[in-house]
Amino acid sequence: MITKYQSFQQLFKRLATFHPGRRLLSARYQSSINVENLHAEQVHMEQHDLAEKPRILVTGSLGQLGTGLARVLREKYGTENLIMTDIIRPPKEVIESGPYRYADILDFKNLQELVVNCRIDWLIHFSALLSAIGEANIPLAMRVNIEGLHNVLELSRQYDLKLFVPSTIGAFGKTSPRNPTPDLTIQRPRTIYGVSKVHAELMGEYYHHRFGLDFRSLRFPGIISADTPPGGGTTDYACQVFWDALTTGRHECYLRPDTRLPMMYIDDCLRSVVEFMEVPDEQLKLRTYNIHAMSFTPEEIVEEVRKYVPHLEVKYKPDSRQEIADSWPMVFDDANARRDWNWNHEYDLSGLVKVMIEHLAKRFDKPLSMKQHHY
Ligand SMILES: NC(=O)c1ccc[n+]([C@@H]2O[C@H](COP(=O)([O-])OP(=O)(O)OC[C@H]3O[C@@H](n4cnc5c(N)ncnc54)[C@H](O)[C@@H]3O)[C@@H](O)[C@H]2O)c1
Ligand SMILES: C[C@@H](O)[C@H](N)C(=O)O
Repeated sequence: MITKYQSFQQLFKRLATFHPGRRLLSARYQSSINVENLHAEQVHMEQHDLAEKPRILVTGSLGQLGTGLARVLREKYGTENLIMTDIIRPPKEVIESGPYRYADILDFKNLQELVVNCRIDWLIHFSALLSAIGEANIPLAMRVNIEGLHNVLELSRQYDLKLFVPSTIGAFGKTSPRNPTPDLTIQRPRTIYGVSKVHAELMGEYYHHRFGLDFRSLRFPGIISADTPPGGGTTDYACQVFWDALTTGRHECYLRPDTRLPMMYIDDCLRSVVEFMEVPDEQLKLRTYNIHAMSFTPEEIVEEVRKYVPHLEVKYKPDSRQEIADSWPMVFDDANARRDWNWNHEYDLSGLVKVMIEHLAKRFDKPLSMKQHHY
C-alpha cells in the first residue's frame, strides 16, 4: 500500500518536515494504525500540505511596522492566514483588509484562545512601548515589554510556534562599540526599552537552547515609513522631517544636527522579516542578528530632502531624546546576517528620500515638478 515511501516512519518524517504544525501531525500519525488507508491519506495530506501556508498572528499590528507587515505577509501567505491583533480600535480599512482581533499582550488566556482557535503556526510579536514613550511610563513599559514577552515565549513553547521578536539598535548602550557595533559585544542600555530588548534576546536564546523553541530576532535600526506614524521613539524625527517638509515647510529637530544613527526604509525592514522567517533553522548561527542599511545625521538627511524641497527650514532644539541617541550605535555591523542568510538592503539615503517624497507628495497632492523634482 505504501508505494513511494518505504515505510510508515519515512512517510511520517517527510510530512512532518514540511508541515508548520509538526506536533499535530506527529500526534495524528503516531496514533494512526490503519495501514490500508495510508496511501489515500498520504495523497490527501501531501496535497493539503503543499497548499498549506503558515497561519500567522501579529501582535501590536496597528503600529508603524505591523500594518505594512500584515500587508506583505497576506500577499505571500494569503489574507485569511494572517491575523492582525492589537488593543486599538481598528480603522475601517483594517477591518476590510482581513482578520483582526482584539488582543492585549498581558492577557495570556485570550492569546491562548486565539492561538488555538485560529490554528496559529507563527507568532510575530510587535507589541511594545518604544524608547522615548517607555521612559515616560516605565511601569507600563515593564509590563508590556517584559511581561508581554514572557506571555509570547510561553505560548510559543506550549504550542510549538515559530516566534519572531524584533530587537533594536536601542539594545546597546554607551559602553558598546558604536561605530560599527557588532552582533556580540557589550550590551548595557540605559533605557527601559533597551533593557527589555536585551531581556527578550536572552530569553529567546534561552528558550531556544532549553526547549528547542524556534526563536528569531532582528535588531532593527530606526525605521522610516510614510504610511503609519512612528510610535514614540528616538528616531522619529527622520519620519517627521518629511511630513513637515511637505506640509509647513518647517521642521524642529529634537536631536543635534551631527547625531549619527543607523536607519532603514520600511520596505527593507519588512522584507527582512519575511526572508529571515523562511531561512532553514540549520543555516542560522545566531538567534539575533543586526541588520543595517544606511546611517545618517539630521543635517545629512535635511540636505537630501532639500534637493526636493529647497525652502525647508530646520531648527535644532535637542531634548531628552538626545541622551538616548548619544548612547546608541552610529553604524551597525551586519556582516553575520549578510553571510548566514544573504541579507541585503535596497535603499540607501538618496533612494529613501526619493521614495518618501514620492509617497507623501501623492498623499498631500503635491505633484513633483519636472525641474529637479523641486516643489
Ligand atoms: N519603528 C522602529 O523604528 C523600530 C526599530 C527597532 C525595533 N522596533 C520594534 O518593532 C516592533 C514594532 O514597532 P513599531 O514601530 O510598530 O511600534 P509602535 O509603537 O508603532 O506599535 C506598537 C503597537 O503595540 C501596541 N500595544 C501597546 N500595548 C499593547 C498591549 N498591552 N497589548 C497589545 N498591543 C499593545 C500598540 O497599540 C501599538 O499599535 C516593536 O517591538 C519595536 O520595538 C521598531
Ligand atoms: C530605534 C527604535 O527601536 C525605535 N524607533 C526607537 O527610537 O525607539
